[in-house]
Amino acid sequence: MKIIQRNEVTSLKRSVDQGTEEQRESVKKIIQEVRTEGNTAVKRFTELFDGVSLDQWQVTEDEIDEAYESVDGEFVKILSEAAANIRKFHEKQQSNSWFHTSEDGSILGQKITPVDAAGIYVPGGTAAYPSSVFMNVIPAQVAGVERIVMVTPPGKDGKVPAGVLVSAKLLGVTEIYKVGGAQAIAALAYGTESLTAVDKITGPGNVFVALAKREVFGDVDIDMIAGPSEIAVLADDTARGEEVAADLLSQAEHDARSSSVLVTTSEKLAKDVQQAVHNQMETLPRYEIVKASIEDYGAIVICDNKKEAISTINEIAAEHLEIVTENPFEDMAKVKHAGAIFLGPYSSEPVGDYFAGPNHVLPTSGTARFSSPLSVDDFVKKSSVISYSGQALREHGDKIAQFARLEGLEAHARAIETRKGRWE
Ligand SMILES: NC(=O)c1ccc[n+]([C@@H]2O[C@H](COP(=O)([O-])OP(=O)(O)OC[C@H]3O[C@@H](n4cnc5c(N)ncnc54)[C@H](O)[C@@H]3O)[C@@H](O)[C@H]2O)c1
Ligand SMILES: N[C@H](CO)Cc1c[nH]c[nH+]1
Ligand SMILES: [Zn+2]
Repeated sequence: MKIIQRNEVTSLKRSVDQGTEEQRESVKKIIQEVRTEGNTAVKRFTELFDGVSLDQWQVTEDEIDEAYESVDGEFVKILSEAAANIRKFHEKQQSNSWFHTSEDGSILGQKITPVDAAGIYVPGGTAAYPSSVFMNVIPAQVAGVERIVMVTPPGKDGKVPAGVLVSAKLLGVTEIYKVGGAQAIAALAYGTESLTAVDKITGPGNVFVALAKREVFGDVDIDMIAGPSEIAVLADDTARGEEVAADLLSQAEHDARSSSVLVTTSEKLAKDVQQAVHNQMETLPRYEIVKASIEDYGAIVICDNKKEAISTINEIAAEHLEIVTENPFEDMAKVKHAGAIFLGPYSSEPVGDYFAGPNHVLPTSGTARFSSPLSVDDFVKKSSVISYSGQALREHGDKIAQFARLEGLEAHARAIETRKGRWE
């Protein structure tokens, strides 16, 4: 893991992945073909990209039950406890419709309504993500979404990993399709003979999933374009090198393009972490991914003082930020940009990935500068409510008509004035 200077940090910054020209063209073609051919195209692309031929791509009740029977009872208990924590956290995010009555009897307000149908993408590929089922489905349920559809790529055996199906069963999700990549996003956005289109698509995925979400945005809503996982650790002499290294590696193992950065004022910690990262990664099962990630996107930044370190952290605007310093809360107050902030020596990043409660679908690639974690808000929309009283129109009608004429919109003015008889 390379040690770099403060002025080299710019080289670590990444913009949202736009894919290659070839990938963008391929995604457009997949979407177009799923739109026009429906199930036939879904089947063809699943054969091509996932190497499996499926006649029935909706998961059956028997498959869900079989998955449930196959997993250890202890695992189900852990999943249930994690789900309860995640639900409790997201329930705190609920917002209510509100209405305000003025003295003239007018009522103004905001009505909150869940989307009718949400499509949840659960990544497959190189790992199984039961935790992503929870992180996407639970906020949708808390928001009150009536129809929740899950899509996830099939494995080479044509099956969905048992943990993913068990998580879905624990939450009561029954509409699940074995389809991944851009074809899954197209099916959710435009529907096929067997899958009715949804209104909102959420969930992380690889570059094909990300490009497809960008492409269908506007016809449906999406949550965000989530890039490869990232972690930044702000640490001082009070941190233990072994622990910081382990946390950096936890995100490096997601993807060869994941990034892991330590920002510190301590040269000793920098050297300890550098050594520990190299020792620990040798024994990791996903060694090849971790090695590529650490070599290409891993770095230790040594800063002269705390102020410089925090400004570096703000510049990186990481998906996950750990603060392992003498006064983590004090330092957090100065942090402006981070998707999720983990404070103190016991808040190791995986605590948030699986169990604590906050969402693990977070802004990446510096987008924490302007966006937020996936939440209940993503599954609701707001309608403005206006109930004007006669008294209010009497008082303000002329001003509204004048405003309309100022814009040259006579029909607007007359719509107001046609009620003049009522207010005179
Ligand atoms: N941010 C988060 O919360 C979070 C959580 C879990 C995973 N992730 C990320 O999600 C990503 C998962 O990626 P993945 O690839 O393992 O699984 P994935 O499910 O995103 O992608 C697999 C699909 O990609 C499609 N595909 C593969 N090669 C293709 C090609 N050449 N052309 C067109 N389509 C192709 C296939 O149809 C396959 O079904 C990782 O980057 C991981 O870090 C993020
Ligand atoms: N760290 C990932 C988000 O960047 C989420 C995840 C799922 N499973 C394990 N980790
Ligand atoms: Zn993770």
